[in-house]
Amino acid sequence: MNNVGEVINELVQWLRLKVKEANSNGVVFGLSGGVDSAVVAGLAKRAFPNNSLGIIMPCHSNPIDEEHALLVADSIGLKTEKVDLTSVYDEFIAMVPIEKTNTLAKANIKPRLRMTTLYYYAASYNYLVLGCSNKSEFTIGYFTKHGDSGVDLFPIANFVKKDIWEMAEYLDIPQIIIEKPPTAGLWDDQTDEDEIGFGYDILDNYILYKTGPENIVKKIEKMNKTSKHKREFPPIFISQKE
Ligand SMILES: Nc1ncnc2c1ncn2[C@@H]1O[C@H](COP(=O)(O)OP(=O)(O)OC[C@H]2O[C@@H]([n+]3cccc(C(=O)O)c3)[C@H](O)[C@@H]2O)[C@@H](O)[C@H]1O
Ligand SMILES: Nc1ncnc2c1ncn2[C@@H]1O[C@H](COP(=O)(O)OP(=O)(O)OP(=O)(O)O)[C@@H](O)[C@H]1O
Ligand SMILES: [Mg+2]
Repeated sequence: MNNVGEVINELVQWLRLKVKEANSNGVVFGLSGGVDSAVVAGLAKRAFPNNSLGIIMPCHSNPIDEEHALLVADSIGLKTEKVDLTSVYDEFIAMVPIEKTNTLAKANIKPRLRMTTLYYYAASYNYLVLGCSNKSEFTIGYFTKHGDSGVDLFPIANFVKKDIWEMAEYLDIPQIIIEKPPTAGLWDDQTDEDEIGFGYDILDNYILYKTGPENIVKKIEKMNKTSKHKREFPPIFISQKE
């Protein structure tokens, strides 16, 4: 990316503008210990030094995630709160007696509980909810509808993963966060690249230059098409009879 510093200044100004337009006081977001939310945290803290809040929300999560989230917060002086959603998730599953369910249906409850939590903070403090999705995930629909995508602003959704890593370096995010494999953390040992079936290098190259191995390009284009509904407002029925 050219001029990473200038882009970051532009992003900070944009966040301030959007928050002002909404008559809001600041921003809140999920702090996972991953690089996407670390970059959003760095931007938020620059934009609103006293009104940015990262929420750490374990839900049957690997304890290292929380350690990494706190490492990010300490490195930039970010205020955090911890809301452990594990027991809420367990109770919810116990209360909803669907026998014939599947792993993904259950896993997607986690980002949706996080979304609910973030909106509780947002409404209580008059903050806006920031999303941490990037363009690579967005393009192929690698996010939970109304979960991690259920937000007010998407500051980094027009930047591919490669750009996010570059922004993280510029923002002095701890190296361990930049170097670890991206994961949604929805089940043990999940990694983005294993689940997606190809690497961010290939995905980013396709998005930026429209090139790549033919079979993977086909797969990306199919994923993009079938996830279109996740990037749009739901269709509204309009009667032709009126
Ligand atoms: N054509 C259509 N028009 C309108 N709605 C449509 C639809 N097709 C499905 N749907 C609806 O969409 C639902 C499926 O979408 P969704 O619920 O999102 O579920 P789905 O796309 O199946 O799963 C989410 C994916 O995102 C990944 N993820 C999630 C969260 C965070 C991260 C991360 O990187 O951190 C990654 C996760 O590992 C998984 O691969 C269906 O149950 C249905 O309700
Ligand atoms: N345990 C968690 N606590 C708080 N927020 C979380 C947690 N897990 C996920 N999130 C939120 O969901 C978002 C999507 O997760 P995702 O894994 O795509 O991003 P990341 O963890 O920041 O970076 P990476 O993709 O490199 O792991 C996170 O950026 C964060 O805002
Ligand atoms: Mg992650």
